[in-house]
Amino acid sequence: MTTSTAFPAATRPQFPLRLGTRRSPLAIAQAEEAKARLTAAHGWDSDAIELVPVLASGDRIQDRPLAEIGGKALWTKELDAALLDQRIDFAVHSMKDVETRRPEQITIAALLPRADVRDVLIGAASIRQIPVGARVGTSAPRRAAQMLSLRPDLVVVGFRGNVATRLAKLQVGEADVTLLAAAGLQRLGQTGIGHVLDPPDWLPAPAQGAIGIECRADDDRTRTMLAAIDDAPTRAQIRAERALLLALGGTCHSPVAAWTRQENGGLVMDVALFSPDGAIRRGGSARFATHDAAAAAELGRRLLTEAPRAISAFFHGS
Ligand SMILES: NCc1[nH]cc(CCC(=O)O)c1CC(=O)O
Repeated sequence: MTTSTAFPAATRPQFPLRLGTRRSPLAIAQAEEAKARLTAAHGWDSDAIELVPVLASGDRIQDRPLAEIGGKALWTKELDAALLDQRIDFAVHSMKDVETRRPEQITIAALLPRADVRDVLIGAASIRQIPVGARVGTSAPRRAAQMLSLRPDLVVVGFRGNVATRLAKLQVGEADVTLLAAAGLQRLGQTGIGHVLDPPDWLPAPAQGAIGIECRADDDRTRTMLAAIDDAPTRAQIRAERALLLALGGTCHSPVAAWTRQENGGLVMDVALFSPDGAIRRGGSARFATHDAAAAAELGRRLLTEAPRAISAFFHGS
């Protein structure tokens, strides 16, 4: 049986705690990582936390580009409802897929230590070595625009589905190359494939590689339990990157890239905004104190103010 001495009896959690997750293999791997960190931090047995798979609309609708489905919260809506209905106690998310504006009743209570933030190129050894005119399979506006900004000769083809589906599509020749997050591949144990693309030449998505755990804002017991595994450096980076996105009015469907790292006791952030066809790129960089997320927002607003219409039309700013 699971016992806990970390909480006074009155606030001791009710076991098993219900951890909500999407159903994709990557989501399940991330949920297992969150569960392992929580049970280790609190000295619990593995039966203290039960995974509760929830079907997200983004997973259900596979045949159309996400931007076209248009609805926001494609990855979070159903897990939010499960949280608010108390069917689960907390939910695990890829922070890259979590909208910048969240319901007031929900809080990001823990961020796991950030994994590799980089993208991986599959199908060619480097961007330069992709054959002229080749097809790039991606449905991410940031990846499409960034690739076209470097290689305007390439052709982007839509490429949705989970990691395994995309690799299978590449295998059968639906595209010549594709791009995936190194973090996702690592979590799925697929480490041997592709070539990592290093920043600043190729920039990742805001919040890429970060796993967040959310709970109800008024659930103090769960918040305390989750706070025990919160990673401060990751929180500082994600706070800055989400402040940037919020200032841009950007979403995970916007052609924006950001790379943040700790340097000399502060944060350094590189940002690039693209026109969707990649023809125009505006980059900028800022150095600021670790907790100064407002400086990241300021960088975003400055880039947007200076950007031509081909870029600014795709952001609405704040
Ligand atoms: N949009 C899907 C998605 N959301 C998070 C990841 C990877 C894991 C991460 O970035 O934390 C992926 C797959 C991918 O982009 O290759």
